[in-house]
Amino acid sequence: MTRWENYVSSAEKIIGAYKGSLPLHHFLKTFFKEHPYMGSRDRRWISQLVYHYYRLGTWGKNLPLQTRILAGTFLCETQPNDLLQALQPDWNTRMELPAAEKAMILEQPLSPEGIFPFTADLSEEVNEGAFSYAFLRQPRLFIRVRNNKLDKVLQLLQQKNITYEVFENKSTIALPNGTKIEELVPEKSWYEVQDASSQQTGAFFHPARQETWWDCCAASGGKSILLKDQQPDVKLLVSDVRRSILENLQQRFKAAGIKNYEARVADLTSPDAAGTIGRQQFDGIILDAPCSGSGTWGRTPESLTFFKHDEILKYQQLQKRIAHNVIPFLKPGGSLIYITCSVFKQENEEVVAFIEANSRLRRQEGGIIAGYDKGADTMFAVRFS
Ligand SMILES: C[S@@+](CC[C@H](N)C(=O)[O-])C[C@H]1O[C@@H](n2cnc3c(N)ncnc32)[C@H](O)[C@@H]1O
Repeated sequence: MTRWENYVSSAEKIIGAYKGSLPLHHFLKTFFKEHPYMGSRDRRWISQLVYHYYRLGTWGKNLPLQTRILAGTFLCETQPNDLLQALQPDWNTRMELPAAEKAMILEQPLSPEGIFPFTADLSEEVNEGAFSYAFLRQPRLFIRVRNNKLDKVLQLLQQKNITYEVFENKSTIALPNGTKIEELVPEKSWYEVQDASSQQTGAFFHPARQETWWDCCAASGGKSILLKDQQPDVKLLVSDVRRSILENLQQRFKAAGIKNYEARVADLTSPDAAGTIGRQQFDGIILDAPCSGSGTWGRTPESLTFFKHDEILKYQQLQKRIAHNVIPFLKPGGSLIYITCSVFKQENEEVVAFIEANSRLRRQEGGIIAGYDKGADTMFAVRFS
């Protein structure tokens, strides 16, 4: 067997064994640990073959596995490469064709629902074609520059010849995926790794000085740091159901130089939430809800194959319960920012309708934050008051 045939055979083995119960990158890590004779170049090729295969979603389901693996590379790459040159040289001369034309060479027309099997569930504002076809490209890495360090960060990137794009806001920088930013910019307080769409949710916060805010599903604090950067003297409470993630938050806040905040472990589905949070009321509540994450699946394309449709409803029920339990903590006239990284209307518009039907809150601004046009995640953020 040639080296290239070996790569495809390893990819076949992995795809045959992988059942989606843990993230693909963990599965690959374990696989390579068990096959220590594979060098870093082998690992890179094999991982890429597997990822490209999952990027196709349900497209070409009836093709033989080997053909589909090669088709993944054919459709997802735009430049000729040595593997296709060895195994499918006729395709390799046509790498620059649009994906839809490449798909026709295989007699398998490309369609949004072929790649993303849940197009019927998409939020209205999502462009189903642009969103689905974006799965064929690996998303980019984004950082948010802090503390006026744009020039310093750019200087370090230029020194290492890293290609980058600075967005109009002068704080979002797009980088090639896999950039080792922590090695390039050792000063952690100069930037946060945060997806471009996640950064954009901050446009709906509008915090004023001395206000009291609660980031009620804070995880490791991405939105809280965004809030504190906008208004450092906001009084902040962070909570999450997971103690371990709040420990990560504490470390991240320390690195970011954020000191004044309170942290609590709280399960917000429990009627007891008030017992943990107390009687206080907030000017602003950020509810960055647990969700399907479907707006981020470009980074975990295996979800296109393994996500179960009935999970959407489970997330919606969880989101409604949490929203119902946190709304009483909002001061009259205060702002609730409801956020998901989902593209499903059940988790977005339907939860907005639920909040409006069950409280005095009314949607003020926001909606889908599309990421598919810039190699970013797609999110949903709405401010109620
Ligand atoms: C989308 S993540 C939040 C991301 C975070 N805001 C950020 O920007 O990094 C949702 C969080 O909700 C938390 N969560 C899930 N169920 C919860 C519950 N019942 N009560 C409180 N938090 C919950 C999860 O542990 C998870 O960390």
